[in-house]
Formats: sequence, structure tokens, C-alpha cells
Amino acid sequence: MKPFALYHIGFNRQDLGESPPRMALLCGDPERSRQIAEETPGVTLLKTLSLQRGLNSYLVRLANDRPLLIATSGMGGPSLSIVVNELYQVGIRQMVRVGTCGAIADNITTGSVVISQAALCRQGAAEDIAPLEYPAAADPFLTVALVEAARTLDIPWHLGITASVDTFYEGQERSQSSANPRLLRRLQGITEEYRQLNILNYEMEAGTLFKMSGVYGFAAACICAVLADRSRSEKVEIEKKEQAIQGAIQVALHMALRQR
Ligand SMILES: O=P(O)(O)O[C@H]1O[C@H](CO)[C@@H](O)[C@H]1O
Ligand SMILES: O=c1cc[nH]c(=O)[nH]1
Repeated sequence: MKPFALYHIGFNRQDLGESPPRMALLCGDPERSRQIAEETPGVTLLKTLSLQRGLNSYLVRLANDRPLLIATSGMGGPSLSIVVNELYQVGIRQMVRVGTCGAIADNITTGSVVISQAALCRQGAAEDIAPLEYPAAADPFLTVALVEAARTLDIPWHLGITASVDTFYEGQERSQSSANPRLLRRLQGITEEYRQLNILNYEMEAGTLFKMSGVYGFAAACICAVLADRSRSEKVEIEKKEQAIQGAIQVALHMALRQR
């Protein structure tokens, strides 16, 4: 490991150069981070910063010559909280999650994107950061910028409240596709309850990210590609994955290009 690198992310402020980025795109999946950095037209890879622990991070340049950090949060609030803490320490002040999700609202189909204005935060890690009742809200400016980018690119989008939970199976009321078909009573029917509360989608990081942004004082936003349609099935539609993720990536990059 390089000297003085932040322990988990594996790089430090100096590694970001003389004109360091203020914004990071944050993916749960390291392969998505690599794909953005190495295979996306308009993105020039300047440096692979670290591949430590699968928390792949890359310094890139956009077509307007602005630097951007592409980083990996890992899955769930605990991993994300470590990465976000260390990204803040190296000077990142805008963090945009580019993730995947399952649709709860019955008008949302796979292949579209959901932009989160806030999160219902049912996440244990977030309780170490702020009280339960602390708001998990996205930055309004970045959020509107994501919506404008989706509109411009004509990618089907939805804006609303996201449910951020700690587990993919039990917490998202999966029983048929889970090793454990017996759900706790409090989780039986939770998806329909959320639907009635006008919650759009399930994912596993935004709530913790948003609470951290409020407490630390940085701007956060979240866009997720919809891979599962929970009104119809528990399954992730693998055949839609690439196209849906490409949509979310393109929207996030379009937004990043237009930041002042
Ligand atoms: O695709 P990513 O960004 O990892 O996001 C979603 O996918 C994972 C579960 O499959 C969780 O991390 C969830 O939030
Ligand atoms: O259904 C899904 C799909 C992706 N990510 C989630 O957390 N849930």
C-alpha cells in the first residue's frame, strides 16, 4: 500500500493531482466503476487510483477537461459509510450514487431510471451517523440536474422517494428467490405498504449517503437503473441490465459535464 493512503480507499489527496476533482460518481459494483472509467466515450482515464478490496477508484477527465473521480461504495450502508468518510477526507464534496434498484411503484418498468429526492432510511449504519428521525434528503441542485440530463437524453425517468434497506432478500420482501422463505411478520406486506406510501424503489445505499451528506456537509444525489419490477416479480431482469445501467451512467455523466 502507498504511504499515507486512506486505509480503505487506498489513495490520498495528493494522488488526485494539482487540480483535484470535487465530484465523485459512486457505484456499488466495482465493474460498473471500471466500465465508466475505461470504456465510456467522452471519459479519459487519467489514473487507476486503487483496486484495493474491490473498492475500485479511478481519476478521469471529461470532455470539458474537468477531472472526475469514479469510485466504488461496495454493497450496503456499512461499506458505503467507510468509503464516503474517506472520500470526504480526500476533498470530495459532491457524491452521486450511480446504482441499480428494484421498482416498487407499479408504473415503473425495468430499463428506466429512478432519481431519488429523499430516502426512507431503514439502515443500521446510518444510526451511527445521525438519529433515526434525521432526514435522508438529496441535494436539490444535483437532483434537478440529473432530471434535466435524463430529459435531454430522453431516458425514461422517475423522481421520488426511495426505500434504502440493509438486505436484498429479507428486507426487500423476497421469499421465493431467497434461501429463507420465512419472512418476519413486520416484513410481510412491506412492499405493498411502501407502494401505498408512494415510495418508488428499493436499493441499499442512498439513505446512508444522504444522511452522511447532511451531517458532513456535502452534496449527494442518487440515480438508479431499474432492474426488477416488484409489482410483477422478485427477479432481477438480467437481460435488461446493461441497457438500464448505461442509461443511468449516461445521465450521471451528462449532469457532471454541466456542473460549474
Ligand atoms: O448495483 P448497486 O450500485 O450495487 O446497487 C444495488 O445492487 C446491490 C444489490 O444487488 C445493492 O448494492 C443495491 O443497492
Ligand atoms: O431489486 C433490486 C435490484 C437491484 N438492487 C436492489 O437493491 N434491489
